[in-house]
This record gives sequence, structure tokens and C-alpha cells, in this order.
Amino acid sequence: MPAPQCASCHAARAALRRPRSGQALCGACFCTAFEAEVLHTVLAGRLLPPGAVVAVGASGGKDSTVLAHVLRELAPRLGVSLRLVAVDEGIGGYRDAALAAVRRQAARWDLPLTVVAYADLFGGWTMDAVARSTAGSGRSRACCTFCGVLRRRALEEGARLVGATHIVTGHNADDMAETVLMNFLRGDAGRLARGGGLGSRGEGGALPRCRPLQLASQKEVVLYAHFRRLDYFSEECVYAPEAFRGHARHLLKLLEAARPSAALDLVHSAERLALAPAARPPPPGACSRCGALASRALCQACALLDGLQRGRPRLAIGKGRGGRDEEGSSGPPPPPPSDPGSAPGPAAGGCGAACKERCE
Ligand SMILES: Nc1ncnc2c1ncn2[C@@H]1O[C@H](COP(=O)(O)OP(=O)(O)OP(=O)(O)O)[C@@H](O)[C@H]1O
Repeated sequence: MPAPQCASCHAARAALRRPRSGQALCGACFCTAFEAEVLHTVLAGRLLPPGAVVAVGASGGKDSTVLAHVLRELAPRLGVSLRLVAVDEGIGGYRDAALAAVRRQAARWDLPLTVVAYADLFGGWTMDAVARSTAGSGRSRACCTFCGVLRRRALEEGARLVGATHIVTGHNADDMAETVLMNFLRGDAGRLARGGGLGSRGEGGALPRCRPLQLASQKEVVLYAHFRRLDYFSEECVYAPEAFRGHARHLLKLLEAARPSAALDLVHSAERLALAPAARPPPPGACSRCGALASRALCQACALLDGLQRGRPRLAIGKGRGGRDEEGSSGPPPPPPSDPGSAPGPAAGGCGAACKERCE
């Protein structure tokens, strides 16, 4: 049976059915609709004001590739200028290939690209060095926790370096729904209540952040990349198989099989969640080391780096969930890296240059 006509232009044959609405569209009309929806998300949420200098967190993966491409299309209408900022976490056999994709994109789209590396920002610590250190304490699944916190700070550093006023990341609806599920499964009410909305306004001196693809499904992001013939890097991070997120992803797939709108429903549910007044934590203060917003003496990034320096990464992870606060305790002197041949020795005293800026 021939494909139906495109429900929008009525001229071309439909190439797909939109997963959520079932609407049959040709590739060109789908891409136009996708871009219009992202434009609506940005305008309705007042995410990027005219004149904004926008740092796009560019990983080389499909989401940030699609985000950079769509925002480049929309930039003249939004009145914003774009900079690509890529973070090199120091993950052998993975990030180099992804960065090569980002470099190709920057050249093809004529966008300025800045690469910032964990090793430079965090006193010699690469993710490979962190992974060895956490594996030694039986917590290799913690890699994503470390990486997520450090990447957030690295992106902030890179964005400031290029004079950005705003940061955007490529998180899509599926990513957000997985995060909501993970927070439920961990019983993390604080994160659940904070996790709604399309971004943060930039509290505590941090740059405002937003996620313009947050209402777009992963399937549609992939379809957009396909029809626009985008060149992206599609391998999974070598540490990802260990992550708890994999279980949330599996659960979401099961839910979507029964209810196709499950991902977006979860995203919208999280937007409506708020902590009861009695359950609210005290307002955050400033990290005693770098000045970033922190609910304890040290912000998350400084606490993790501090734990690594002391050779006690487990305590640093536990802190985020009510573990012991090490600030002020007399820990052992900073240890050498766990594999002296593979990473430069992390400098003593925390995260080095990154501490000068606010990180969360
Ligand atoms: N190394 C990096 N450098 C810059 N930004 C990054 C980096 N890694 C992730 N990001 C930003 O964070 C977003 C979410 O990344 P994450 O790896 O959690 O999800 P993802 O769905 O695999 O994203 P992507 O397909 O863009 O890689 C990315 O879309 C990107 O904007």
C-alpha cells in the first residue's frame, strides 16, 4: 500500500507518523514542525532573551547535535548568537571520537568551538582516573554521579570563558522522564521538586541554564537528525552500562509500550511537584571553597573533588544523600593517583581553577 499523503503540505508522500500524535508527515514538513515546536518552547518559556550569547553544551551526540542545528536555524528569529562548548572528560576510547564529531559540526556550521578539559580544570583528574579511584572503593557505578557534577561545573567554566550569558543542553523528554523516575526510585524528594521546569534562572551567580528539547521525544530527535542528515557520534559512554539510569530507561520503555505519552506525562508531573513547607530544606548558602550555592559546607563538585583528593570518594558520594560532611575533618593528606602511569597527579587542595567560579 502506498504511503499516505503528507497531512501538512498535501503534496509529498508521508515519510513518518509522529510518534505522539500519529500525524503522517513528509520529512521536510516534520522538520519544519519540529523547529517550530522548539521555537515555541523557547519563546513561551522566555528561555533565551534577544541578545543572549548562548553556550551550547556540545557532546557530539544526537541530542546536542540536533539542538545546535535547530538553534542555528532559529538564531536569527530569536536574536541570539551561539557558541559551542565541549567538555573533554578524559574518557579514553570514547570522548576523542565524540569531540571529532563536534569539531566537524563547528566547521560545517561555522560556529565557534571551545573545548574545556577536566584534567585542566580539576587539577589533573580525568574521568578515567576518577573511575579507577571509585572502582577501588567498590563504587564503579558512581562514575556517572561524579561525571554529571563535574561536567556541570566544566560547562559553566567553558560558558564563562566564551562570554556566554546562557547555557543550553540537549536533554530531551526521555532523558528528563528517566531522571524523574530515578529520583522517585531513590526517594529523592528534593531533586524531584527542583527538577521541574525547563531550566534554572541562574541562582547564586550561576549562568541561567535551559533545555529547549525537553518536550521533544527521543524518537523525534533521532528522526530530525535523520531527515536533516546530521553527522553525530552515536556510541554509548564506556561507563554508562554501570549507571542506574539504564534501569530507569528500561522501565520507561515498558511504560511507553502501554502508554505512549508516558515520558511527557512524567515531565509534566514533575513540573507540578513541590515540597510541603515542612519538608523544605533551609535555603542554600555558599560553598566555603568556591562560593557556589551549597546546602552543606562544600558544594557538590568541591565535595566530590575533596573526597577524591583524600582517597575517600565513597564519603563524598554519600554526602549528597545525607552522608557525613567532611569539611573541617582532619582527613589524610592527598593521595597520589591510583594509577601513576596514566594520569597526572591531581593537585592538592580541591578543584584548582574551577573553584574561582560558581559551579552549581
Ligand atoms: N562532553 C560534553 N560536553 C558538552 N556538553 C555535554 C557533554 N556531555 C553532555 N553534554 C550536554 O548535556 C546534555 C545531556 O547529556 P547526556 O550525556 O546526559 O545525554 P545524551 O542524551 O546522551 O545527550 P547527547 O545525545 O547530546 O550526547 C547533552 O545533550 C549536552 O548538551
